[in-house]
Formats: sequence, C-alpha cells, structure tokens
Amino acid sequence: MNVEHEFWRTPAAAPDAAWRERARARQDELTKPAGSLGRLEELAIFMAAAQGCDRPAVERVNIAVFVADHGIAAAGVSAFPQAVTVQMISNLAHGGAAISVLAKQLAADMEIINLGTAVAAPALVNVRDAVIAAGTASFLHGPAMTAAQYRQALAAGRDAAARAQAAGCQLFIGGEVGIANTTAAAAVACALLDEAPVRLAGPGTGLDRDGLQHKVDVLEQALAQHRDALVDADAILQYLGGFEIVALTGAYVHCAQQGLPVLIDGYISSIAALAAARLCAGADHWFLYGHNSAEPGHARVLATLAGRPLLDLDMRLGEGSGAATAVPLLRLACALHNDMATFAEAEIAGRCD
Ligand SMILES: O=C(O)c1ccc[n+]([C@@H]2O[C@H](COP(=O)([O-])O)[C@@H](O)[C@H]2O)c1
Ligand SMILES: Cc1cc2nc[nH]c2cc1C
Repeated sequence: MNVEHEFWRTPAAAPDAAWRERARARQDELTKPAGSLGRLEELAIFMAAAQGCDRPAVERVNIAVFVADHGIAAAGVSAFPQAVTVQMISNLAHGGAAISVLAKQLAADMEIINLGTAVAAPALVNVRDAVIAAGTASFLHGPAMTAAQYRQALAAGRDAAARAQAAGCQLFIGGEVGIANTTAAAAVACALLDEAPVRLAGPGTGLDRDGLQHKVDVLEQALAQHRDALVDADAILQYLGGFEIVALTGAYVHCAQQGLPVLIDGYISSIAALAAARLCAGADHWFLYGHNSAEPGHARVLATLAGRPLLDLDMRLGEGSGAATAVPLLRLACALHNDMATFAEAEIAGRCD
C-alpha cells in the first residue's frame, strides 16, 4: 500500500472553539430564557463552530447516494432479491426513490454513484459510473474485496465529498442502497465493537424470526472464519464491508478533514461513521446524527459514537432518507440563531439575578 495516498490516516482538526464560544454567548443574549430552545441551540452552536462564522447556514446541502451489490446476498440474508439494487438505480435517477423526493423538497444537490451491481446498470445521464466490480464477493468464502478494491472504494467516497465541497456545500449527507448491506454492516460493527451478531443484527428490509436467526448464524460463521485477519479497521472493512459502506467511510473522513459537517443517516451509515472515526482520529467531531433507525443494533452503534439522533420516526429505509428528513430542523436552528432579536435590541428585561 502506498502510504502517501492513505488519506484516511490524516487526523481531522476539531471545529473552532472560539467561534463555538461566540455562538454560545449569542444564544444567551437572544430573547428567551437561556437554554429554552434546547438542542436547537446546540445545533446552531455546532454549525457556527463548524463553519467558523457567526451566522451559520444550511442552505446548500449535498446528498451522495452510493449503490453497490453484496456477495453475501447469495446466503439468503435479505427479504428482497439482489435485483432490487440495480433496479433502484433507475428509480433514483428518475426521481421516484424516497431520497429523490426529499432532495427535491430540500432543494439539495443529489449524486447517484454506482459502485457496482451484479447485473450491470443501464447508462443513465445522472448516474456516476464508479464501478469497482459486479458487487463484492461473499465474505463466507473469502474477503469481500481485495485491498485494491478497498482503496478504490475509499477514494470514490473521498471524491464525492470533494465534489460536494467544491460546489460550495454546507452540509454533506451520505446515502446508500445495497441489498444485504445490513448483513455486511452488522459484520463490520461486530468486528469493530467486539460484539456478538445477536446484539447487532436485525431484520433489515423485513426478515422474519427464522430469517433473522439465519442471518445471525451466517454472521457468526463469517466472523469466526476471518477472526485472525480482522486485525484493524482497514482489514475489517476489506474483509466484511461493501463498496458503498467503504465509500461512505471515505466520504466522511474527507468531510471531517476538510471541515465540512456531515449529517449521518441510519444503521449502515452510522457503522460507516464508526469506521471513519476509527480510521481518522477526530473525524466524529464533524458528525451530526439525523435519526434513530428502527434497525435494533443502531442504538448500540450510536452509543459508541456518543451520537444523539435528531429524529425518532421508526424509519429504516437508508438512502440518506432519515438524515434528509432532519435537515429542516437544522435550517430552523440556524434561522433562530441568526434572526432572533437580542434582549438589548428588543429592549426586554433580562433575568432578575
Ligand atoms: O439505514 C437503515 O437504517 C436501514 C435499515 C434497514 C434497511 N436499510 C436499507 O435496506 C437495504 C438493506 O437491507 P437488507 O435487509 O437487504 O440487508 C439497503 O438498501 C439499505 O439502504 C437501511
Ligand atoms: C424497494 C427498496 C428500496 C430501498 N432503498 C434502500 N433500500 C431499499 C430496499 C428496497 C427493497
């Protein structure tokens, strides 16, 4: 591996403490009892520190949806057939996917990035071709991807984040689609957290009880088989991850290194965020968490990241949909911070003490 090009090893600096303190002082001057806007105050303070300014904004949002297939799908671990992944590329491109609708409502820029499906996707003008292979290999039979493919997937994510930043984006959202990716993500999380599959695997797209038991069995078998190889986060992602999971990881690392705040989506995205924090010291300082996924293992992953999701709507779709749904809250938090009158401006009496 060429050490010079291992961008994911460079630590991320923390958001600016001086701007954070200035924003906190402003919040205390606004016409409300201090702290009465609760976490909306914290959100605005975070954005002011992240953007290094006293009037933060979340108008320009970029959503990058990474799509890839998974060899582990052949083990029967999803409620849906693998063909859905490639079919969803067309749906995303034609505006029919949930995230397409949300992106339009938010006036967000959306990129669809094809990292490789079992059946090749049709060429579509608004789908970026970043195909690495026709999906990963099954991690029941060997590593999910080669070391070269791992680096390629990280770089695909980094490049998407770099394009977003070059376009002036103020908030980055990563989304994913990939049948069976809750199994790959669970495998990565089990290895990173040294947890048993029964604690982190869930129904995904809708497995029944027997289906979930089979998924747990598959995960136990794979983790036992690769135990000696899973020496660090790089090996864990290479052996057990998926192209879209690794691309999300690369995108989050780059955002953090460039000081671009990220709104993390659900189960798969949060596991990529955990991996990013393991690869790149300080990356998680730049992460906000959009929602609490209904996938049961999500809470355990968020607890490790000390992430407090903004919404709890029983969503479990992926695509970036939970994060996108939380964007209006961030916008409102910034509007309150920027536009409310201070006590002095409104000539309102302050606290008695
Ligand atoms: O993001 C989540 O919390 C989430 C939870 C469950 C399922 N998903 C989506 O469902 C797909 C994976 O589910 P599965 O059952 O095929 O592993 C994949 O396309 C994900 O985007 C996403
Ligand atoms: C239809 C469908 C849409 C999705 N979007 C993300 N994961 C998905 C899984 C399915 C099955």
